[in-house]
Amino acid sequence: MDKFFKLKESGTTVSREIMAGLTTFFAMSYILFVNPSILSQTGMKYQAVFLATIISAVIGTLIMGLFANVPYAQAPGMGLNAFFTFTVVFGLGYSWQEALAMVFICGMINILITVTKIRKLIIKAIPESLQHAIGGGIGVFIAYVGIKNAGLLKFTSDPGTYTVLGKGADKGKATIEATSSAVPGLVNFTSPAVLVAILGIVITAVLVVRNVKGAILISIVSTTVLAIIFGVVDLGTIDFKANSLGSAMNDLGQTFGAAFSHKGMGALFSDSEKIPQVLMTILAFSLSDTFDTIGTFIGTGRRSGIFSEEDEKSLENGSGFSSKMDKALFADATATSIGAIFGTSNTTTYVESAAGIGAGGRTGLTSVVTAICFLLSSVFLPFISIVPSAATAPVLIIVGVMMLASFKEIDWTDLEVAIPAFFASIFMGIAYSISYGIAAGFIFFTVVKLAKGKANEISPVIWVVNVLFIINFVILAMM
Ligand SMILES: Nc1nc2[nH]cnc2c(=O)[nH]1
Repeated sequence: MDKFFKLKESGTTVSREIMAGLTTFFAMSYILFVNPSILSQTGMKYQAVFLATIISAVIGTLIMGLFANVPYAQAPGMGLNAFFTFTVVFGLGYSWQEALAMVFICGMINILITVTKIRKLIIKAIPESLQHAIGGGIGVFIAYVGIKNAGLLKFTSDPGTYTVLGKGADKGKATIEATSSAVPGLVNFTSPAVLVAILGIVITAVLVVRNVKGAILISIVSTTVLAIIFGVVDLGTIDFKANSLGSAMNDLGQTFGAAFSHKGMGALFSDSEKIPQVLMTILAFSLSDTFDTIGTFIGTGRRSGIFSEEDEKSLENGSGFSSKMDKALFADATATSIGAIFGTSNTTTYVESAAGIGAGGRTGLTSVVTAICFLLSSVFLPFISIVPSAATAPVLIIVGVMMLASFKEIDWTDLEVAIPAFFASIFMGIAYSISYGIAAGFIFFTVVKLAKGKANEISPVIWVVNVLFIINFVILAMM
């Protein structure tokens, strides 16, 4: 084991890796419930998406651990599952089978741009200050996810400034998209779940400040115990029958391979008038997926030393899979198409992996542990559902804070640096999108360089990415 995962060389131990793997799993286990509830609104069966989510997470995370030997976990991403449901299916009117076919193609494009080194080229073209900004920005993003999951925020929307998306408005179950006048605010601390989350933040902060070994996992477990004591989690409602594996397997027949059916790939390219829009939608999927992954690796890998300087050099100069980053990018690229075959939107490297990395995870053994947990969750789902978001949200907030350290590398007094850095970091969190944060960072990098008469500092790759993102924004606005 030590030899295979290079534990000693990476300065870690089996027990630390196991703790880290469990931590990452608990930090991202919410996706097991949230992904099916979002995608099933399109007509896909809940249990089918549930199994597809587990299968794609297990396969993607195992490839990451066994092939790339890095402590990252994969699962269907939260940004693109919403894009799949609310934009592609509800907004543009594609069937979920067609949307799955687009996700499959996006996965193949991911593999293509990875093996042809285009993704490496993009990473190399990102200026250093923007790389640090993206790193800190991922911290803002993950802390914001934590703050939202902890229930600390409410959003108030004025009458008439929202759109009802999806079905179930009559049952009060529709998704509401509020426009810019939705104002965020702090909730009143009346809900027991919020109070437990706040206690969880205090526990996590105390444990990490005191350098307690296993702080993050201890925090999740102790906050879960508090949640049970405060009645946030009701052990009496654990339903062992409702989540049986047998019925889920049956339902998987609905989504497995649907991307290639006549309702999927067949329908997608049957109408030649629709093809430009289909291609643009695939581009939107691909841009988001690619930059999300790049941001996650840069943001979490640099500071923790998972991708060392040597590794980066070999990424720049080596060929084939000579560096860890090469292998990790490939592992990420393969998972999306696999997920689409089983029935889920884009599978991506999770920013929550930072929680396990924060707990000391340094090698692929962490990922293997996370993958095993995902596998077991198909049987033990009722037990996993005991851990409430009030117990995992504090971890995301504190890990986000840890990641802000990258900001110290940025010269915030120099506006030429600070303006693009702001968009690639703070704006990334506020817009709740890693890839659009990076897009805005690139665009404003170009604006300030042009304004300073330094067009020669803008690489051709940045120009191409700018143009693709602008086309993407314009087309999405017109759709
Ligand atoms: N990187 C990343 N992490 C996530 N965690 C939850 N959703 C996402 C996502 O879309 N991207």
